[in-house]
Amino acid sequence: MTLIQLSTISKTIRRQPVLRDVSFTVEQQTITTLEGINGSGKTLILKAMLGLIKTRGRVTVNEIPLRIGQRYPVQAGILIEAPSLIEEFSAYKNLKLLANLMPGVTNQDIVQLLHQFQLPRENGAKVKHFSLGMKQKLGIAQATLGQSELIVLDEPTNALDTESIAALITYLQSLKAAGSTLVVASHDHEFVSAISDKRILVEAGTAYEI
Ligand SMILES: Nc1ncnc2c1ncn2[C@@H]1O[C@H](COP(=O)(O)OP(=O)(O)OP(=O)(O)O)[C@@H](O)[C@H]1O
Repeated sequence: MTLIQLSTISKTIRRQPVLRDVSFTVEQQTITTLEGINGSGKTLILKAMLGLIKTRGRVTVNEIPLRIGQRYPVQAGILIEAPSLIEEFSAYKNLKLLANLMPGVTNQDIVQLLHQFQLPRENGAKVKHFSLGMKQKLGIAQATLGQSELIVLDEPTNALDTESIAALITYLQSLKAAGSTLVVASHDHEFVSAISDKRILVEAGTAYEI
């Protein structure tokens, strides 16, 4: 079953075409990847898919046409660009803040996520003392907290070491097995090969399935 359909999505910024007739579908309970070099248009496609930017063309989610400013049709966990973290809080407190907005997410869920990403436990260090990789892991943890129906990750392997990338691959596959649909943008070819059910190559604003 199709969760998201993009049909002929185009966008021009300052007279430069940045997206050109992008069309593809995201099927439920699969991992779709967007692969491409810096500046190819991956992030803009993710934003278009989430109704965060205005484009020409049409996006539907569960067959509902997306309109900017309206409630997104499904619950989505998102990491796009830098994670939004409160530097003065611990990893636990950052996740707790988000959990307070999500019905059904327990303290145990937070503790499990901290364990999954090998982040400091409840009374651990403040985020301002974290390494870049630790901040990235906390950003991914925020996006996967509550195992949303849709999980969108932009360059999740940024700043992660090889071991952490291997753990992330297993974790993303377990989220899919538990029912989530994932869309992941990355320029990391090996990572993309390991997780993809559907691969979309993004080149200068165009997208091809490979
Ligand atoms: N607000 C903006 N103003 C001007 N140009 C923009 C803006 N946002 C994106 N672009 C341009 O659109 C193109 C695609 O950008 P996008 O961020 O989608 O690339 P990307 O594939 O995600 O790159 P990266 O791997 O570096 O994150 C780039 O050429 C970028 O310069």
